[in-house]
Amino acid sequence: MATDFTKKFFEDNRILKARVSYAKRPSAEELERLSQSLKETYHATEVILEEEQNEELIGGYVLQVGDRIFDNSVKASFDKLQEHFKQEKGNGNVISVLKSNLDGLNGEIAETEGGHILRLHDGIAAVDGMSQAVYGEIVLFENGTKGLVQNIDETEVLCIVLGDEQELEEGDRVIRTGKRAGIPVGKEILGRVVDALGAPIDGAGPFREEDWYLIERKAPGVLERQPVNVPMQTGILAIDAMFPIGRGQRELIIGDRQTGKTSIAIDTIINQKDKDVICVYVAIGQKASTVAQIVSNLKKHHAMDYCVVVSASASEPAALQYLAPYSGTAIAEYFMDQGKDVLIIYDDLSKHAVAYRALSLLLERSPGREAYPGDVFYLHSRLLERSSRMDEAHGGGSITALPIVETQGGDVSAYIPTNIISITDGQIFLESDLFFAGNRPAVNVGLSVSRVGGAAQTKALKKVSGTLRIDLAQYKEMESFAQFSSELDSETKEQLAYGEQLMELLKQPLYEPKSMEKQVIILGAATHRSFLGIPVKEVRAFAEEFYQWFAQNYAAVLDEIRDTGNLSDDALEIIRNGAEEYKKVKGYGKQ
Ligand SMILES: Nc1ncnc2c1ncn2[C@@H]1O[C@H](COP(=O)(O)OP(=O)(O)OP(=O)(O)O)[C@@H](O)[C@H]1O
Repeated sequence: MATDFTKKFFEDNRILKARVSYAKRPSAEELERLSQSLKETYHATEVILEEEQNEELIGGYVLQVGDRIFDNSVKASFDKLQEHFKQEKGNGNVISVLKSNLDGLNGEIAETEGGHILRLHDGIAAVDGMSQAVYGEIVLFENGTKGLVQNIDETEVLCIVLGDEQELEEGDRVIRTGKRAGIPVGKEILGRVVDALGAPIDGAGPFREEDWYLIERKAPGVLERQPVNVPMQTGILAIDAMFPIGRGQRELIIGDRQTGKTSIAIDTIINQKDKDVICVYVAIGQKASTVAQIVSNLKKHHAMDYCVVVSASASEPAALQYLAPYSGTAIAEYFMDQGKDVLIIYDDLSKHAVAYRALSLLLERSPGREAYPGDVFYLHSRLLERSSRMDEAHGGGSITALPIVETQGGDVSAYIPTNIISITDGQIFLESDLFFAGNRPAVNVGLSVSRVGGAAQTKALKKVSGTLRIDLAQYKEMESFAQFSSELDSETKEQLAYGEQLMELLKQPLYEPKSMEKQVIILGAATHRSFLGIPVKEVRAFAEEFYQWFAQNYAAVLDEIRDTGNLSDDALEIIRNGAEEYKKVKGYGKQ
């Protein structure tokens, strides 16, 4: 029965006018079938179909009667779309490229909305015909290159080209995939070097993909987390003793260029050997040769077995440098979801911010302070918020983040450093002056802090390092004061000698991480001033020999510290007496 609504579209003699729009003309039979069904639905004697070409309706058609649109045929199956490409391009290659790319996209195509490249410049493609596209969605260009949706305007969408822009042309077809950007993951990714999209770049062939992880994921909520109270030891005495880091913490490593930032991160990775911690090192905007050097060092210290390196080097497009830390975090999340503890290094986030700034300017977003876009804080907060320690109900895994930030002239109050300082749970500030004075690692004790790691420090280490920061602060103060005076009383002299020794003991060469029990033995003796009387230059070698001697003679104390993480008063007494005894053995008298 014809309704009132449809009646007005009839001519007097019950002729129905309808319109059919399509990109490719449906077959004559299909059109006949349509007319027939309309005739029956509207009790018409005749149906006149007006035909209209519309390029946006790839693979489907729209039927319109008056204001009424029957558009369910628009969502054509992907097979139809492939057919369309095939006919237009005249070969099947496009199909196979698309297929191989879509296989990796893990899931069905929800929409097949598509359009064309309107403009192409500096790795950005402006695309039309994608009114439903969402931020962060992957689009496919007809040669198989992927793109990432970034800006959505009324008439066009701006996408980052995740591949070689030279291979694309204006006018090329683009389709939506309905999928967010993700990377392949699997156990075999361990020991590999991959690019920001998860493709291996170490020449060792593909790895077996077991899962697909979105590179952007919402950070776990408070209720899914548990407190940070398990230590993540760096093996660096100055850090573990004074600025302990816990699993699930975010501790910033900050300093000028060439102050040993990367070295601290690499030493921490090397120290995770046999500790059942997976490490992910994300290199952003570094020279490819530097990354190769780091990988070779990790290999040399057998650390690559439990490490993944994600690299977006300086020569790669800004888009990939922008994505690399998120990809690295996705890899970390894959292992965390299996209940593992993961350490992730972002080296470094200053270069990440610069890459994002370049990208944002190309995307025509308005620049703000220092020409960074307004959402540069969100860029890093949404990244670092994903580091957490999950509770047992959620697997009990953790991600500990060590982001690195480079300062200019030691200025920690610049825009990006202050942003990241406010996001992280503390910072290790490395100072050029200390570095060049030979105090390496060049940790500035006054400006460094660890806000949550205290709860994670082992009781034994806490017991012996409690006064260390204050002792060093007093020494620093006294040192500057002592410069003006030649006559010093014996107490002041002792205080200065003690401080000098502490500074010396905190020096640590590269790739020589100290175990927790070793740190406890050395500090246990040092903070009791047991090493006084030993010339400053010799104190480090003496401490090393003393530890070896102590380990041989008092193995039970060492075992107790290692196994329980505790240090009894008796054990501390044994350490201190041991130091005095060993001093006598070596012929140093008490001062
Ligand atoms: N504890 C240390 N003992 C001796 N040398 C060190 C120590 N730490 C770092 N170095 C040396 O200092 C140099 C700079 O270190 P590194 O590359 O880690 O610094 P960075 O701050 O990361 O540099 P960049 O600004 O280039 O990223 C390296 O040659 C490294 O070997």
